[in-house]
Amino acid sequence: MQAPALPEAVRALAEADFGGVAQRFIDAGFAVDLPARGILTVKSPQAAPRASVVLSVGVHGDETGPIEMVAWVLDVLSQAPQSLAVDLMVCVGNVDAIAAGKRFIDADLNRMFRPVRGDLAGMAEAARADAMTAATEAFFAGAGPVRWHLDLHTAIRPSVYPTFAIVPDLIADEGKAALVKWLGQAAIGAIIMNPSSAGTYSYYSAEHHGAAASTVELGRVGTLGQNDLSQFDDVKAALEGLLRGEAIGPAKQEPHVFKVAQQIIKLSDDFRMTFDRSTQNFTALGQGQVIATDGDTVYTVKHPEELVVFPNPDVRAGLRAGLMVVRV
Ligand SMILES: O=C(O)CCC(=O)N[C@@H](CCC(=O)O)C(=O)O
Ligand SMILES: [Zn+2]
Repeated sequence: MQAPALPEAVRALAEADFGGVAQRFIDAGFAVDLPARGILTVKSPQAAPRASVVLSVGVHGDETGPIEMVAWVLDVLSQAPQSLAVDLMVCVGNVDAIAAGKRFIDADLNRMFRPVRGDLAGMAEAARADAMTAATEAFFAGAGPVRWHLDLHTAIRPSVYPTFAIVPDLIADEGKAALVKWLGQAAIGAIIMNPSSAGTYSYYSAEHHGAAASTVELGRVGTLGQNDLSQFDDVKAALEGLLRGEAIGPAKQEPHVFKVAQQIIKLSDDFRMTFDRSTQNFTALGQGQVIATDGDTVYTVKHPEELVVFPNPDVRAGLRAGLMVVRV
């Protein structure tokens, strides 16, 4: 049976085609640029400083729900272009992986936003990370102090909290407070404060551009055009409010707050995790329980309770195979 045709706005964004949207902002007098494939910037011609917002989707090619959501948000916004109250950069991350319906082509793009890439350096995604980094740097150069980056993803596994955010812990207090408030307005179920980079895009924006940045997980991977976006109505509304310059509203629900207790790094191909593939994100483990073994290295739970997030033994050696978090 043939798959149903994708709505035009979704097809266009998934294929990094900004044609109609860009033209509507140009017609309304905005400064529009396409600094690299899949990247659109829309800035006000006025000199008065506005907030600068980066919205990224599809950094992993099979994480399609956020592509659909942002396609609709952009479509509606571009029909009333004057309602855009921020300078905006939209980035469709791994365009080739989206077309292939895969997480990545050669290697995980969301581990390449760091200067030392080791054996990831020669991969297809390294050039893409360079292009995204250059565009992000140019976008934030000369921007005012209010800087945001929301990198929208979906999780591989089911999760106790179907929506959750990973927030770099180095964000300055004011930006962090605004971001956490926005995550509450968006009804995000949990926030993980993360003190160290795994080479992710959001951590890069926080660390190098002072952005209030976060990876935001919205449900699970799915087929483009077949995601149930109604689960994320609050996120969509909060996103629209942010782009229209509205004050951040009250929390729809207060997110549970966690912090990273330990990163589980896969050291070699001998790495074995003690969970099966049905383990949900935020499953609790007790002190002393073995998380994983890797040759002579044994990862165990150090606190009375730690919860496992993103367990994935299939990553390349040298990369993060999971996070252990504790309640704050
Ligand atoms: O479900 C999974 O195992 C992965 C989902 C995902 O892509 N998560 C991001 C989180 C990035 C961060 O830590 O800020 C990733 O692993 O790249
Ligand atoms: Zn992802």
